[in-house]
Amino acid sequence: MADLDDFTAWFEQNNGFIDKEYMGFTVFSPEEGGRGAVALKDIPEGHTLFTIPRTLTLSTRTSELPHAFGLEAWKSANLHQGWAGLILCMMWEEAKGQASKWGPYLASLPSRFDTPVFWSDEDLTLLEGTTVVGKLGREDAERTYNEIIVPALQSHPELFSAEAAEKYYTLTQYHLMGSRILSRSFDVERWEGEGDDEENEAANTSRDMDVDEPEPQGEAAPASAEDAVEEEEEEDPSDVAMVPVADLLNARFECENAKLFYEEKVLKMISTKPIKAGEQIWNTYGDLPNSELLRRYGHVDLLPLPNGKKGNPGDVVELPANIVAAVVTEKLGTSQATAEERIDWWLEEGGDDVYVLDNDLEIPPTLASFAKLIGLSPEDWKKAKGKGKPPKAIMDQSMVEILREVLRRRLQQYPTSEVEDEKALEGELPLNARHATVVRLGEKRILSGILSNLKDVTKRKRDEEERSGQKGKKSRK
Ligand SMILES: C[S@@+](CC[C@H](N)C(=O)[O-])C[C@H]1O[C@@H](n2cnc3c(N)ncnc32)[C@H](O)[C@@H]1O
Repeated sequence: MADLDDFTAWFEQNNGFIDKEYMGFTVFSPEEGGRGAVALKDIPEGHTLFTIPRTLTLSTRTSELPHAFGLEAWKSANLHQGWAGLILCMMWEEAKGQASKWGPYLASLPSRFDTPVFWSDEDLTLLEGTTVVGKLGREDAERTYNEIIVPALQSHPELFSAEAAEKYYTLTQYHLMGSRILSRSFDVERWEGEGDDEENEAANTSRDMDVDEPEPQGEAAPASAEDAVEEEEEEDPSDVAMVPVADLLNARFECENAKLFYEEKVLKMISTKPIKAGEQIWNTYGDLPNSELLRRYGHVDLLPLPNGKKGNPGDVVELPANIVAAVVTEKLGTSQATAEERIDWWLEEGGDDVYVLDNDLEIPPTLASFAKLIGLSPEDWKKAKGKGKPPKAIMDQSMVEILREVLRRRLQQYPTSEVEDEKALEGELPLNARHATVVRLGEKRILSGILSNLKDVTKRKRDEEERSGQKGKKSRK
């Protein structure tokens, strides 16, 4: 790992600690994450693998740029919001080269990504039907670059020279730094009691890998994906930090065997399970679905599933409420105006406009409830409104028919079928096409799995009815 030698030497010279007796860095196959960490001997649970001084993390708190720029000016330039400030810090540090405190670290970071934000328009069509394309944020990033970064560069020529601008402060570099943050940053909260001074208030959000404060025994339960989502909403932008060495760990669905914990002065990567010599040391990225893994990290998880196929058990598919409303209005003849009035009420009451279906293959009760609401008779609609409560849905034949049509329509949003995707994956495919096909297929399997469960419900009901009909006949004899 010659390319990491300079970096790890720098890390150790700056008071970072790596337990080289127990772990080393290596290059795994691309499917296993490429560069990553490996156990050199059996590692017991609770073992500290490496320690990072907080001062070695790179954030808007630790870079000198916000001070050099002027903290008031930093805020007025809106660099304290979003990722713009951290991206500018990373560009500035990289422009300083080896004169930067983080020079060898920045030089070790990847300069190309397989994430869809860098895909051609042609490749992006392969993700049609998935929600990845709508979440890329390319235009938002471009707007932030033009409206925040460019004026900031122009306002401080003494910090950002014209020659450096062409190489280090371009839109391409902005996207690159954004992708580095998205795929490698940690959420490093201040230590309780740390000053809440002005420079601590600069920056934005990421939320990728978790940092936990050790429980008294030095262990903590891994944060769940739901925790991650909740925390994301409350995240302090200046907590977003690049954490050298910790960001060399790969992750795979439910394989986590090490996790980052924080202390007052240092962050510690600690094994959360025994790890056998030769095994990969895995962190967690929150056991995300493949759509999110691809969008944020540029890879997908493919694990053996109980049905003998391969996929990501954490996959999900998003179902927009407008498909449900369209099917109900068509099937039950509800007018457009009526449907719109009820949708507005539903949203005002805090109902969802997108339903997330997962590998449990269950219809979320709120989805059925929403379908029922759109199809209510005027009297029942009045009652529901009066009570301030959406109706409870019963899985009767009409509801099953509606839901089946909803799922069929959602499936039609993908340009290819499940069978075609499965076939395509048996052959050779370029990387982006392979990744897109895996994402599409995972989503379609959820939709078709729920569809066939609904068929079962209908069949079971019919069988039951037939059986009770026959019983009735027998008893009349
Ligand atoms: C936090 S970094 C981990 C270190 C990274 N392998 C490196 O070489 O710097 C995250 C990146 O590692 C890769 N990666 C992590 N886990 C992976 C996995 N299970 N399969 C494939 N690639 C993975 C992806 O490229 C991802 O963007």
